[in-house]
Amino acid sequence: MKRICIKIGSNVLTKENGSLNKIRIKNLVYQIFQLKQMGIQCLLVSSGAVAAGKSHIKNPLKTDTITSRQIWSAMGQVELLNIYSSFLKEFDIECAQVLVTKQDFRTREHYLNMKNCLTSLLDNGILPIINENDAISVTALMFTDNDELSGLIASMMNVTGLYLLSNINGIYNGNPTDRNTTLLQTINGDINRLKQYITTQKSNFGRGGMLTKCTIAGRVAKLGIPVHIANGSLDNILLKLLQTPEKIEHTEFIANKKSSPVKQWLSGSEGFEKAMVVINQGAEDALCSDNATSLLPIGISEIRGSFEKGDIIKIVNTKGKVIGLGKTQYNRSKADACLGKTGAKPLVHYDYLFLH
Ligand SMILES: Nc1ncnc2c1ncn2[C@@H]1O[C@H](COP(=O)(O)OP(=O)(O)O)[C@@H](O)[C@H]1O
Ligand SMILES: N[C@@H](CCC(=O)OP(=O)(O)O)C(=O)O
Repeated sequence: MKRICIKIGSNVLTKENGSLNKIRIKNLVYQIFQLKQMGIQCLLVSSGAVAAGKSHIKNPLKTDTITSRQIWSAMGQVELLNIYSSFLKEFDIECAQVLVTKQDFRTREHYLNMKNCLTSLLDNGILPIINENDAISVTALMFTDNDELSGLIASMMNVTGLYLLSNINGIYNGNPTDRNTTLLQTINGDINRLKQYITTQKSNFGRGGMLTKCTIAGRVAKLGIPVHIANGSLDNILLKLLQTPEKIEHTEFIANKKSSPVKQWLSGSEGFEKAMVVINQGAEDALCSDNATSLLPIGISEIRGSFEKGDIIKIVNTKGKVIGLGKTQYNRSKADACLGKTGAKPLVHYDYLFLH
């Protein structure tokens, strides 16, 4: 069965003044109904709560910016879900609200609980509508934006495709407002070259911008899930993307071979690492080669921070570049004892290693 994750940006769902665009939402709901008829399971990651709340109460009293955002999201989320729910009912589709924070992806146990909830909703034919719990998620451990959240959901739920709907057709090879720029139709592999094209310009209510979209799309495609960035304000865009993608102007990130569930979980663990290990050039070459290589103590030149067996560590090279994340097979004191020695058990086994 096909299962897809659809992420819809604030600007697709709102009018200029931030109020929710009911006509657009109705069309998106109609498309989800059609996809369901085609036997495609959908998970929806929807932005729009903050913009919707803000359109009702511009300047909340006695508040700073963080508190204002809390008020807007808490209010706007109710309206957002009411609108989705009433349109979905017209097609006999039940929906459920799932609000998450980045912390929910921290431990594997919690991660599996979340996965179980979403799987059970899908099994019962219920559409999960997911958003960040902006009302309580205000500190450093927020998602960069809902693109990051949708990438984590896509890999957790093992979807066959991730669809990022924004207010633009895809990624352009320059400033999209310049006449001479053209749309990049496919991205295969290295996303670093894309950075030169992307400006910091964002849509009206957008949070992360195109750069995070790109980083997330590249990471998800690397895990084996194709990612499509397309214009959600075009009628029936999802249906067209699923039926005749080659005829639709959009950007596709071509997927690599599928990664294991553990590697998929690790890919979303950035920020949760307990410690950092610096590896030498030989280890970097070995890890980044096409061979499946584990991280051996002989290749580690320095350990920063303490960790226990099973903790996540960040792996960096001598220049500080992040090479990947891994789950350790033993604790810091054992690692110290093996540092620089040959024949020791790998600190991170290849199966528990996610490389950038
Ligand atoms: N090279 C580029 N190609 C396409 N869009 C770009 C590029 N550089 C910057 N952008 C901006 O990224 C915006 C989309 O990102 P964002 O505002 O985060 O959307 P969303 O709200 O859908 O998540 C576009 O509206 C565009 O202004
Ligand atoms: N969680 C926020 C959306 C944050 C966000 O990532 O917005 P966007 O860049 O428009 O997808 C909300 O519901 O307003």
